[in-house]
Amino acid sequence: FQFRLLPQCIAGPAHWKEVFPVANGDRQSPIDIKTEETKYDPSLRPLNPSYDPASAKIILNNGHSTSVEFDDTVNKSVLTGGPLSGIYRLRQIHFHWGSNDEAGSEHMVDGMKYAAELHVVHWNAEKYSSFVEAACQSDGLAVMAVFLKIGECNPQLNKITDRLDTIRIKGKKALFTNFDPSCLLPKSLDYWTYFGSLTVPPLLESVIWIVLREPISVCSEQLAKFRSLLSTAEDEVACCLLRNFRPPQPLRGREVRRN
Ligand SMILES: COc1ccc(C[C@@]2(O)NC(=S)NC2=O)c(OC)c1
Ligand SMILES: [Zn+2]
Repeated sequence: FQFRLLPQCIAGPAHWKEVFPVANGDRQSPIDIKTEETKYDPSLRPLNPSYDPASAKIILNNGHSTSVEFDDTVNKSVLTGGPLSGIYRLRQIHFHWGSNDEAGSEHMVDGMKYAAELHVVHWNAEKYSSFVEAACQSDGLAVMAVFLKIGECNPQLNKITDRLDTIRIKGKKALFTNFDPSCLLPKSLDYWTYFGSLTVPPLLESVIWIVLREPISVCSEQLAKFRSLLSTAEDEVACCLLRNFRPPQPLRGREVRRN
């Protein structure tokens, strides 16, 4: 079965460069964060997430992940501070996981993978007029990554995992409001930050990554619910979304700073 007949999302990450040359770029994500090589930067400010639960709109299965989409037509839910200059508006959150609890995160820390990873996606609404425009600019997106570590069940995460059975099929969406994603952030907002990219095609190199150093907890039963999502639509042979993380990419001389 010729690769080129397969849409990229089915042909694994190893083939993406054949259709998206930027996959071999010099600011690709994720990366393996070697903590000894990170550099303390006193100019980095505290992160200041400020989210309005009324911004949450829908929960969606797009075939690659499950996401909660927010109303980003006004500055109601924003991220400021940290390495950012200006106001970045919350667009959506989504998750990455693996086929077992031993792997699933996209970023690694000293060669270690967590069970899963949450991405909180924002766009530079001060400089650009839409998410799509911002996604093509080097300072267009700011993504906060939160590691999920196997342990206690996370009651806040149940707000999402309890709804996954209503969006099992690719393309399904459901109303999802009155949700403040701050409930999924750890106590400490200490972070590492570096310049990178989206981790799924088109792999655009437009992301200021902010990786929180403290993980939140998740239990096996909750992760199992993510794996029961389907990457296929109604009229296709059912295929479970067992894993959706991209392996780490070359650092290409980039610096990883910490606050
Ligand atoms: C063009 O707009 C896009 C394209 C892909 C993604 C998904 C992803 O590649 N980006 C991150 S971050 N993780 C991912 O899996 C996206 O996420 C907001 C936005
Ligand atoms: Zn992601």
